[in-house]
Amino acid sequence: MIEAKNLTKRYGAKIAVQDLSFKVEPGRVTGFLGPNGAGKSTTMRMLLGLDRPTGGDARIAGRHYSDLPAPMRTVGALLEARAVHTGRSARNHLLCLAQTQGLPAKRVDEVLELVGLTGVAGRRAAGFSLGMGQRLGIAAAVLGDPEVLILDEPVNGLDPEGVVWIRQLMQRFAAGGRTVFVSSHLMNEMAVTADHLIVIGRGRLIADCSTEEFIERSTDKSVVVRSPDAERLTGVLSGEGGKVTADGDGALAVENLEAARIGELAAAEGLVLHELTPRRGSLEDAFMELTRDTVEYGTPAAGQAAAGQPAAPAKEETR
Ligand SMILES: Nc1ncnc2c1ncn2[C@@H]1O[C@H](COP(=O)(O)OP(=O)(O)OP(=O)(O)O)[C@@H](O)[C@H]1O
Repeated sequence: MIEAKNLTKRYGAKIAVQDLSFKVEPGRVTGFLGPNGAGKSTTMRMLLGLDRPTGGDARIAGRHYSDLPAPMRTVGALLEARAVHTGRSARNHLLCLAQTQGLPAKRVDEVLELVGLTGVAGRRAAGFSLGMGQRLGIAAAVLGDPEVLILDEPVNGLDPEGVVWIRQLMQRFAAGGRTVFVSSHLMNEMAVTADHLIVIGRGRLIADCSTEEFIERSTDKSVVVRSPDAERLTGVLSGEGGKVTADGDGALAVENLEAARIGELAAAEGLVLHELTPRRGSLEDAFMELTRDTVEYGTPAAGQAAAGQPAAPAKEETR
């Protein structure tokens, strides 16, 4: 439904997007990830005909955005958190948009209800909080009941209830066979929202795979084991090919053996286990690992964290 082919964008000497090719398939939520300045917004803007590619091609539903007969019915978009600078009420703002596309006024009331703004529909949109503005932006995006949703940082400014709401909205859209392409810096949120990921760094493709595979590929898997007889257990597990290291506080971290196998081996030897916990890396770990060399605007602390050393927890970007 969305296709980028050798997409390239230069701003003078700066190459924002370089020879980028990917497809975003319907029926799943596809996350679009990359460090600051990686080229995500530029790519989305080119898909939506707001920036002209220097080279390559960007298509939605097989056409360039400008060739879509009824753009709002095909693709809904929310680009970057931005207040709506209008003296109009939320309802009138949406009514104007609806009129330009020949959509019925009834649809405006439906989307106001959907985004939870019915109660403030008569208030001036310019006075809305960031979160309310985001909801209004999402209302505009879904106004035409589009087949494709393109959302740039949609959870910015939303409170926890709003974050869950937008997640469920995207997942409902995808489950109905539509295409959802969403950028975010909130890794925990992406990990539970996106089925598939497209990851870029310095304008180039780094990964195009399922979220599962992305994490598996770039993080170590281990099992935390506790036993009152850790020494004997270490011998047994090492003998079966496990790589056993002390994990602090008397626990063992075991690599190369699945939790079930560890349990079976312990049982066969009559060894008591107090804990058997599979542990795998997070999407954030995988992202840091894979994009480490492409971070343009990094800090020393973030660099250390990426290299697996302790650092102050990085603040997740909310622009
Ligand atoms: N209009 C412009 N003129 C010059 N350079 C630009 C322009 N727009 C973007 N860039 C540059 O292109 C690169 C990609 O920017 P872009 O905003 O697409 O990245 P991003 O991945 O969306 O970043 P972020 O995560 O910070 O939003 C950056 O280095 C940026 O400074």
